[in-house]
Amino acid sequence: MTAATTPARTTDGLHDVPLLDVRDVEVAYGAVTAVRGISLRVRSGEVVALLGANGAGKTTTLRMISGLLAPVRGSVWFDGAPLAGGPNSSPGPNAGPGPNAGPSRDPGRGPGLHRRPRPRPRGSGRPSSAEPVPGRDSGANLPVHRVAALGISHVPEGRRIFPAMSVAENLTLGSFLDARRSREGTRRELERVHTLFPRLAERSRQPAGTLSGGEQQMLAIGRALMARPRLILLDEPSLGLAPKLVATIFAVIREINADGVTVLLVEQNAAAALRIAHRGYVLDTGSVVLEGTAADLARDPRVRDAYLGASHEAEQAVPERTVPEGAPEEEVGKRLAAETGAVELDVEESAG
Ligand SMILES: Nc1ncnc2c1ncn2[C@@H]1O[C@H](COP(=O)(O)OP(=O)(O)OP(=O)(O)O)[C@@H](O)[C@H]1O
Repeated sequence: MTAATTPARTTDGLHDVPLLDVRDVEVAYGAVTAVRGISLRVRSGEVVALLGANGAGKTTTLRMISGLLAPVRGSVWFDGAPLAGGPNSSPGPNAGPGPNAGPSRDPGRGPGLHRRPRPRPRGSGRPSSAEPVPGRDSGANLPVHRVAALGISHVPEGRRIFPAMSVAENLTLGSFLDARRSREGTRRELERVHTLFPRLAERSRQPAGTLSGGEQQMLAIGRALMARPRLILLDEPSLGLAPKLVATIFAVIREINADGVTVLLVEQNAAAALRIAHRGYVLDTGSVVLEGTAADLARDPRVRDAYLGASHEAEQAVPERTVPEGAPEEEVGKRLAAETGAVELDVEESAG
């Protein structure tokens, strides 16, 4: 039947069924609880931004989705199948649609921003047996390679390329998980990555460790794309890059998404992330505190104050124009120099 094979589409053209469904997940490192019962959904075709201050739990969330960490409780579903979930994680009757339920009516919970209530503190009713369990050792937890084989590629913070191997070898490694891939398929994927990142084609034989920071980020993203993922998890792709390169990386993310890859993006650069995202979640000390469309989040004063601070302040710091329209150029220069404290240089004098 067509209804079963063609997922419903929303008015924004995106599929209405979550590709990734994270339900009430808690993750801990030993005694440190890093993620406290978060739920989030990513629909096929979306770019979803995960924002939050340092230590909010963004990286932990990505590591849990890709199979590097096991949740203590809650579950993760990908395209309707379980990826992870502790022994007590099966969704209860009130926990939303099951994995085989029809198209959800409510993946992003409608328009507008939604404030999330704080979760119960640890120990308030949870069984004491749910102690931190690092590693995927319980329930339906799939190991990293099986998660990757299902179509989830993770580009970790810090890139993690193989420095002694060439750029080409690093890229080819990315396609190893796809056992059915033909040589021709790998070649096509490589061409696609080279089109996105011409610099990688130029540096093909160079050891990856000799690439610049920006080029290494391109390589990390390119390697993830070689696996032909359906969902790509990007952790701080703009970290440490010069503004021009940041723009390049974000333009490429947009292009990857336009090519049909769904994106879950962790970013400190909230302004840039919200420009390319459809929706976003804001994490604070391990909990989702705010969610909504990227446009609503970018307008929200709480987001502006906490995460768009620099650009917001910069906007406000721009001095009002005090030089009348049509004033002679030297007048403009003098006024600006006086306002900003800049020293005016006479070009001819200084050159001599
Ligand atoms: N390996 C670890 N062992 C113990 N605690 C950890 C470990 N990794 C992270 N944490 C803690 O878990 C919490 C969440 O960390 P996480 O790296 O997920 O945050 P984040 O939002 O990605 O922050 P950042 O933007 O700084 O990377 C922090 O309090 C951190 O100190």
